[in-house]
Amino acid sequence: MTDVALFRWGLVGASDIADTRVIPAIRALGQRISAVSSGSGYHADDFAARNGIPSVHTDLAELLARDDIDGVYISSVNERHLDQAKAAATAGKHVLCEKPIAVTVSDASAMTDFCRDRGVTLAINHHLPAMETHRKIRELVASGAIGRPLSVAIRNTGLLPEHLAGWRLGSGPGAGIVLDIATHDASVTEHLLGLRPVEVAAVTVAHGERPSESADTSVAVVRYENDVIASFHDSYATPFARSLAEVHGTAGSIRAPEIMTPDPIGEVSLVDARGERRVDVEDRGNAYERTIRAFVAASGGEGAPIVDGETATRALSVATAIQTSSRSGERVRL
Ligand SMILES: NC(=O)C1=CN([C@@H]2O[C@H](COP(=O)(O)OP(=O)(O)OC[C@H]3O[C@@H](n4cnc5c(N)ncnc54)[C@H](OP(=O)(O)O)[C@@H]3O)[C@@H](O)[C@H]2O)C=CC1
Ligand SMILES: O=C1CO[C@H](CO)[C@@H](O)[C@@H]1O
Repeated sequence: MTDVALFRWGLVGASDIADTRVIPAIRALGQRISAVSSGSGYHADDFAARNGIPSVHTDLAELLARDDIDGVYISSVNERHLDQAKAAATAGKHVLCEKPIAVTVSDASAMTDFCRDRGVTLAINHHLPAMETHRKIRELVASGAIGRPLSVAIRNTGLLPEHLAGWRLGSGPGAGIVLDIATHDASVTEHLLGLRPVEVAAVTVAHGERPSESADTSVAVVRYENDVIASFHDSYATPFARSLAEVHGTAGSIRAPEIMTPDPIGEVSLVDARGERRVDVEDRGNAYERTIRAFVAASGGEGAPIVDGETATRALSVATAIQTSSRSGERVRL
């Protein structure tokens, strides 16, 4: 049995998500953070002091050469994920990488293959499938509670907080709502249905109050195996549009407001011939802790990551197909 608490981390990237979600989750599991590496020394010193991290490196190679690190958590901007993951795997460190896994499908496959060939565990921090609300819906669907699944509707909308706007609204290869949010929708839908995506048609726009060089809103239709149709409506620009996930089948529907969030909130209801009733969600837990626990156990040879490289690559392939479809006006086969 792996002792999860003995795992020692190196953080790659002094990011907001590390600060707000992942460091607290690592600490809640009793694990040690040995060092952080960042391109910006001043920012990283401040980040390390705030988070009680003993060492700072501005050279990733120095962090990876340390022998008090078992694995890295990569939370840099999206276009750096591939090179940093390859460097970590070359140094024999297990890799928990932020979503999207990479910015192109070929990069994502390259990362997955590279980590496998080097014998290190790769997990991607698509945290939503680790939520108890999502596990409960998957269980309902698999048990036949809604009959044959026919459609999914995801609304992953709200207002992008000002402090996160930076690179997301820029024109870089990792910018825009589609890589940022539609990848979550795809990771969720594959998990809920246990089916793979087949085809995509989409329209994306930048129409919010804040100037954006890349799309801030996207509406996509994704056909899954068995002709299950999903709609993904994502927006950074709608302050009062709360998130929602629905799964509709021949014998019932599941409705789950506000479950597309970092916090373990939201409700799950089942509607069928007997009427509508709330589904109990007992042990809500923390999705980041669950993701980390499964990753660390997998790196010790027990079980598997909740979202592995292959699954995250399929989620990215949906997102890049959304971009292609919106540009071309054509449906895109996966
Ligand atoms: N799974 C989830 O729930 C979420 C995942 N994410 C993902 O995590 C990754 C990081 O996102 P996010 O935390 O918003 O990114 P941030 O913008 O906070 O950080 C990204 C990088 O920007 C640099 N940076 C940030 N702040 C400063 C500063 N004040 N001065 C200088 N450099 C700075 C750092 O570079 P350096 O690498 O050099 O330190 C950092 O790694 C992305 O891949 C994103 O998609 C984000 C939010 C939620
Ligand atoms: O993954 C994510 C979850 O939510 C954020 C918005 O609040 C995103 O922008 C982020 O990258």
